[in-house]
Amino acid sequence: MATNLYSLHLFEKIFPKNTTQRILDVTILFLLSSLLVYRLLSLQHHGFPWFLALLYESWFTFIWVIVVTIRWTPLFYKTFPQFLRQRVQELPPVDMFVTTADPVLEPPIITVNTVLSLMAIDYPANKLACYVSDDGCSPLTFYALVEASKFAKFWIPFCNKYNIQVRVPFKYFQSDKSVLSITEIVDHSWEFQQEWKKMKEEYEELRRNIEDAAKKFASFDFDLSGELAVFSDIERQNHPAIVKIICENKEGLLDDTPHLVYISREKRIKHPHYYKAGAMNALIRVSGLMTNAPFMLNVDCDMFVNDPQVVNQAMCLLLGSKEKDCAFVQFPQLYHNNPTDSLVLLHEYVGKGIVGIQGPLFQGSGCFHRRKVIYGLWPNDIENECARYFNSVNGKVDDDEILVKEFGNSKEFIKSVGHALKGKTNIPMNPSNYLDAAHQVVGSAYEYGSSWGENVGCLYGSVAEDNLTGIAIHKKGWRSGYCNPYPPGFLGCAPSSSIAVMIQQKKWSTGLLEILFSKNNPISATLTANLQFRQGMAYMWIITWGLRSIPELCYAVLPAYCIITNSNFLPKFQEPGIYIPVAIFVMYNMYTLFEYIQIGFSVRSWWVNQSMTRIITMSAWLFGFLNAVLKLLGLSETTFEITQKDLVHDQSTSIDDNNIDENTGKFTFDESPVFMAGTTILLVQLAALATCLLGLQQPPTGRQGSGLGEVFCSVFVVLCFWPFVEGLFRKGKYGIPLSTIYKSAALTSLFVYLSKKSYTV
Ligand SMILES: O=c1ccn([C@@H]2O[C@H](COP(=O)(O)OP(=O)(O)O[C@H]3O[C@H](CO)[C@@H](O)[C@H](O)[C@H]3O)[C@@H](O)[C@H]2O)c(=O)[nH]1
Ligand SMILES: [Mn+2]
Repeated sequence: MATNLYSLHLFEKIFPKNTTQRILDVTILFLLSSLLVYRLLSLQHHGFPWFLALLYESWFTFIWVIVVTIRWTPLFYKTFPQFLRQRVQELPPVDMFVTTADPVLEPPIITVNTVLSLMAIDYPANKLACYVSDDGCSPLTFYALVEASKFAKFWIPFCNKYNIQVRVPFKYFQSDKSVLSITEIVDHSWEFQQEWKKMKEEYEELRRNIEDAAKKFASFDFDLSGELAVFSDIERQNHPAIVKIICENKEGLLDDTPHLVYISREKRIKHPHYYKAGAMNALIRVSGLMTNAPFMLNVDCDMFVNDPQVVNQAMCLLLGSKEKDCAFVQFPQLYHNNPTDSLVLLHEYVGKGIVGIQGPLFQGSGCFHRRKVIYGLWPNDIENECARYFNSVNGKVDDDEILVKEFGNSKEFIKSVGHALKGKTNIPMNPSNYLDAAHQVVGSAYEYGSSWGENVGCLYGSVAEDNLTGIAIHKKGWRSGYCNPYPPGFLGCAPSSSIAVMIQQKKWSTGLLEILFSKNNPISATLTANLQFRQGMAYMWIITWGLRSIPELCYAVLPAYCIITNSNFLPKFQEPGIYIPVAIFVMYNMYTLFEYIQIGFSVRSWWVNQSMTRIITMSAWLFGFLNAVLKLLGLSETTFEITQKDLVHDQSTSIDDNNIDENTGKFTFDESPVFMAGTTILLVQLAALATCLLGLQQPPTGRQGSGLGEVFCSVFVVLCFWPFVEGLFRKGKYGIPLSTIYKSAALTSLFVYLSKKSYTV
């Protein structure tokens, strides 16, 4: 019988055939190498630009080698959640975390929707607990959650009764027609329609209440009495801990609402709080005390559950494979407001390949972790039953001191750690019994002298704490699993304005570079620990984003430099050498275009993403790089800038014209220096092209002058920066601010002056 059950596989690994892709990848690599050889051989007949081009192209070739390596063996998983209940007698508990940090940038109605979608997951309610960390320490967020918990009492039974597929209310009620159409009308008759209407009214009321409260809050008219009294006189960055249990499933009923706990960890100005990583660690400890589930799911406040089967899906991998092979299960970051976001394509481009090496990277949201792994265990700790912590004779914790040193000084928490390490699950527990201990473990000084942020929990030292934590896990030799079901398990909110995109990309590139300069960098993790070589390459590919801005920027201004100085970096059209760069250009673009079309995207989205990638690399990543350098020199601290989350697709905002055109990708600008980079690159090209058109170029100094190749490249850069061309002529938020244009014009003049000077010397 047992073997029979075991033969029901919970997942299947599928290695797609990728021969064509390999051939194309290698062909491009061959062309790139040929170009380098050609340049080297003809170096002495050419000038300085030729040498510069050789340098940059060597870098691009290096990056391409990495790309080819990590794309070599793609993999995806197919899961069979329908077998789960037969294979596993008792489903394991899961603690679910939501982080929020600012009620203005992250409106509470968004967090509320995410929390409701989690609480309504199709999984035994007594096995789920939802913990919300509020770094904003906002009474508004707390109030919204309390209101949401009242709504949840109706919402969850409604979802269960009618087996609702989309359990995030805002999306479910977005359009009357789509919901009341086809199957549900037929299936659920009059009774369903009545209940549906009632639920919709309830949700509307919830939304109105939260909106009214937000208005009162903004005008300092919010009543802080009763439960909310703890929030009076609170300073956001300097306040005691607040932990409140909003819902408690005291009897451990299968169909009650799961526990819902609100946490605002203590903040003191003199103590660093480590942004999201710090919040995650507070959540890990409080949940350890209260429910101590062996698995933890974490999502950002804007990332809701889109398929109520997500936990079952993840369990297929977590329970169906050896522990060592699945430290965590990552779901892709997909967006409900921008399905063709470049991040989505990142998975197609290199993500599938990484899944086939040591497993996907931890992406911060939509990820199921094993508690033991997050507590810093190595795969061989599992094999020897955590011998380093436990006495081999009686199996008890050998000496509390070891644990206290690592996990901090809380008796109750240490006890829970002991249980977690041994794989014991003691539920049901009543969270309310642990309120005092919970306040203690979220104290701002709790982590002092312990290993939190170093070896335990989410790691500190980078604003891309997700990648940092992920690499520390892979470095120990763990593998990770990827779950990419249809419909998508989670959907988040892509930043809808280009300003928000720039801030986010800048933050990422800084955070990723911080990893390169940390002790967890992929090079040492490969050489001295168990990070696989190709996985190390994958991490290198991603964490060097910031560095890539420099060669790319230089390469983009090279054609302009050549035109201005009447020199060349490309072979002339009559030379056979020209075929190599032309072939690379044509092949690369056709290839990426083909990849887009293959996954169902349009030619337009291909071009928009190509051009956005160029813009982001040369502006946001450049500033991310500069930030990281300043931090390295000790001149500034990096901060986690929170991405603005928009309500555009919530019915609470009317979708007016402005919102629509923002979402179709119209570029917005502000005075940030990030936009100065793009504007300058554009103006430099325009200056060069004007020089050429007006015949103002210098006569070529002995060697060949610039030609069609340089002009073509310069025009191509202008096309990539087309949103900036439009920005030059637009007004308001769609136009580049005049001050930015002036500064960029000054920089451009300087560039032209220095270029001319350099070439005459
Ligand atoms: O001091 C802070 C700052 C942020 N957050 C939360 O962290 C999450 C992510 O912040 P967001 O501004 O949305 O970051 P993004 O750049 O959009 O997020 C991606 O990149 C981050 C790393 O840079 C990861 O932490 C995220 O999980 C990942 O989705 C949000 O829920 C925030 O509320 C906190 O809890 N405390
Ligand atoms: Mn986000």
